[in-house]
Amino acid sequence: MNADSLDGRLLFAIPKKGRLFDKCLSILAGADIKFRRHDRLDVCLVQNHPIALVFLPASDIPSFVGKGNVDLGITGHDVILESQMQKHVIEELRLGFGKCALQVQVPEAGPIKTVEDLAGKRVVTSFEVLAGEYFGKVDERQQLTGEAATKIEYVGGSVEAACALGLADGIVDLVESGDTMRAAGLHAIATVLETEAVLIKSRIPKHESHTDLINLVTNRIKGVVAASKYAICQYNVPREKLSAAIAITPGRRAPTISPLEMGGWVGVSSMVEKKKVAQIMDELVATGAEDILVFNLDNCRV
Ligand SMILES: Nc1ncnc2c1ncn2[C@@H]1O[C@H](COP(=O)(O)OP(=O)(O)OP(=O)(O)O)[C@@H](O)[C@H]1O
Ligand SMILES: O=P(O)(O)OC[C@H]1O[C@H](OP(=O)(O)OP(=O)(O)O)[C@H](O)[C@@H]1O
Repeated sequence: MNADSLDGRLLFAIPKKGRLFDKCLSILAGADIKFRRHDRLDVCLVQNHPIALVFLPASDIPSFVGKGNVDLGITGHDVILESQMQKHVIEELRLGFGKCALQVQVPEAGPIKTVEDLAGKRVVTSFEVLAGEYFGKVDERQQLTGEAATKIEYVGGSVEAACALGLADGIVDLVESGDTMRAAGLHAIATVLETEAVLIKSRIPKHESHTDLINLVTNRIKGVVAASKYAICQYNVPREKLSAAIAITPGRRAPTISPLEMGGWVGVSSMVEKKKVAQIMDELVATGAEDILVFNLDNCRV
């Protein structure tokens, strides 16, 4: 592939590896963005749209998009702030995956119990900007300046080993399940930031003519994300219990209600949040609903 073959194409940056990679591939498949990636090639042409995918480290994507070299991208909210690109990119859509928290962690058995205890000591992190801003404020409150201020040191990976190696008194790192933190004998004493993957676009688009394509891709991805959050709940209920049942399943707009051949009963179909499905089914049964079915959505536009 040469540079000419990218001419006029919308450039869409995807994390090339790591925690966000697989989920991004599912999103692209759900949005019917078709491509074949050749081994070791980090740029590939989309077969059914004038788009090229650019596979980049997640941490580089905010600056590529922010500087307008790439039109759209998927990355973590955390890395946008860490690369100080929040003023240069528009966070168009939260994607509902890559959810974790950037937390201050210290040895569980050690004497440090609060961030104030840690202030003025050594903190190791891959997020030196965010950790620096956070401890800057702690230091200010504690009136620690110059030599007495907290020392933030950057490492590129295996941050959780820093305390055991004697390099740090505390760390700032991402926590999802907490398994990595606990395995290293650490516990969290404060949260710097909650994060998830986001779809971002440039504030300075390269080609105005890409606006329609950006909107098309964004709307398709919105549909895929909504489909992963919602399910369809269908049930039958005696007509006199209908208002109580509708209060449990109000739907996004309104439930669809159809009369049953069996007198006095209606069928109800409604969108429900997946994470609430079990509770909703319990409440429907208690209201007198029967034949409750829940279906996953493959895709939707809401
Ligand atoms: N445990 C996790 N759970 C959920 N999301 C995570 C987790 N770890 C990282 N992320 C998200 O994924 C983004 C990329 O992190 P990841 O560890 O996959 O980086 P990477 O591209 O493999 O880089 P490197 O390994 O070089 O640090 C993070 O900025 C964060 O938004
Ligand atoms: O709370 P947990 O579920 O254990 O997840 C947290 C870990 O996930 C991330 O690292 P990752 O495993 O992606 O590898 P990395 O250290 O190479 O970035 C992060 O840096 C933590 O180490």
